[in-house]
Amino acid sequence: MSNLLGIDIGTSGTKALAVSPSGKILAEASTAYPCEHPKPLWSEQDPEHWWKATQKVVKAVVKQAKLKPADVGAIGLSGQMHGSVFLDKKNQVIRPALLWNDQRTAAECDEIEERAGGRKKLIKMVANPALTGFTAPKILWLRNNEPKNFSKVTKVLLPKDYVRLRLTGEFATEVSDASGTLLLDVVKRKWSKPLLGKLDLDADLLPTCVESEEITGTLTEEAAKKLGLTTACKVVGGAGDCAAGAVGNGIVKPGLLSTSIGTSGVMFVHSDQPEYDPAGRLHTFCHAVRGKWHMMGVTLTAGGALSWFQDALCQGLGAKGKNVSFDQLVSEAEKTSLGAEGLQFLPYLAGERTPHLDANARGALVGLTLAHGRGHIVRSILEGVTFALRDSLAIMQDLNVPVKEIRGSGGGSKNPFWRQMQADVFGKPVSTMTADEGPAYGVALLAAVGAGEYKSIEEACKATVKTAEKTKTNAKARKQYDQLFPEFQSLYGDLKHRFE
Ligand SMILES: Nc1ncnc2c1ncn2[C@@H]1O[C@H](COP(=O)(O)OP(=O)(O)O)[C@@H](O)[C@H]1O
Ligand SMILES: O=C(CO)[C@@H](O)[C@H](O)COP(=O)(O)O
Repeated sequence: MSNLLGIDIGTSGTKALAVSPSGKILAEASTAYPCEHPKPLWSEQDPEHWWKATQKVVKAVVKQAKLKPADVGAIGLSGQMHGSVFLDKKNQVIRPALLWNDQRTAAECDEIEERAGGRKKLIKMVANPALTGFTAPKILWLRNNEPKNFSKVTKVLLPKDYVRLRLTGEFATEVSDASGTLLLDVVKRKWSKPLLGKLDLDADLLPTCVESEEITGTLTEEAAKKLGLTTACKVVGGAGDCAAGAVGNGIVKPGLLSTSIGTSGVMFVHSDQPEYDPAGRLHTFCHAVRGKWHMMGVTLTAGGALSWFQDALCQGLGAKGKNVSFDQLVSEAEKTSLGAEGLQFLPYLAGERTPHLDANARGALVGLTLAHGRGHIVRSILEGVTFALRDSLAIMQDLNVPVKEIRGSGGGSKNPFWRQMQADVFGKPVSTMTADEGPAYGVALLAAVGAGEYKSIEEACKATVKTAEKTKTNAKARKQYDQLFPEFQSLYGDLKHRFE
């Protein structure tokens, strides 16, 4: 019986969990790092931050849980999806990684569709349209804009897979994260040679692609020494943070939907077969469950909008010169009335994927009066973000995707007021699960399956994922939000010409 570690390389920081074979959380630790925006629409991070953070949080959880080096049998890796780590032949990072919310690649998305022979043919090859956040357009951007850097590239890795390289010395990824590169044949669960050919990209640029619970290697001597573990410790494929969070929330069968409010916001449903939104607004990706898929809608700036407000406008205004805390901001919002007295917020601060697929979309605060204070603004942010997630739910409902239960996760679901708002806006109860660090917990479960503790991911979830709390819908609030939702939906159309 071996203990497991789950590590999530998030956008705002890295989190680790130490988990017992029966799924009990023994210790947790996290550490933050910055995200750079050197130009409007750009979003970058130095991969070294992720590796340093990984070492720090792993050492912290091993110490907290009082584990001996040999007590940790396997590690699962999760991370922000789509980011591009460009490596040279000595495995050195060539330039900061372009992240999932970077919007510089509109021209390359057009180039991909053209080279693929049109959007329909592209979707046939990789199940998704070209979106600015995905990895393939980032590779083309480097080739078009930084040819000197591009000439040095020998491998392109996703964020968690760069950490895997530092842990194991292996170049590997797995199907859920690989789906978000736009280079995976999502139906066949292997790299799309036809698309790589059309884009004139060498298949050797990409790592080996496995299923999520497969073992990709063991710790190198150097990594084992740095982390205080042994070289027998296995590292499994893991999953992109969305699929990992879904596993952590037990979203491994039809009818279950998870809503996650982290920096981004995600509505995620399991599917037994690859299912498509003909308009391409939802992504169709491989699930971390072998032979299964999922659809998801993504709001690029969800919790990120509240975080932006806190950083940009509440800096140093809290106790002892700190920023005002999220809890304080939300408690001010709670004192205002539903609808924020006519104040509306569009959360498209970094462009938007679902439903608009528009890198030019922008944030907006509409309807300000002298009567509005900070609480109203925060309330309009929370309502705008929750409506943006309802847009994804509405598409799923239009496509007749069964939604029997909604499970909430991410930083935004920690707050009871925001959870209640979700239950009211979605018109369905929202449950939270016992492990509140979704993605890290999900990949710890994948590690448990890889280490042989459970026969399948479904079995691991059944044994370990339990409901902590269920927030019921308030009928009166639901009715009021139902009336406001069409107004939110029309706001983007009203302002679109200004964004362009
Ligand atoms: N106590 C809280 N109340 C309301 N929102 C919160 C709270 N704590 C965190 N959040 C929201 O959650 C976001 C961070 O979520 P998290 O899942 O940790 O992010 P990520 O995985 O993207 O790094 C913050 O940007 C904030 O909007
Ligand atoms: O782009 C996506 C999914 O397609 C994002 O969900 C990223 O994977 C980042 O996640 P967080 O840091 O917000 O958890």
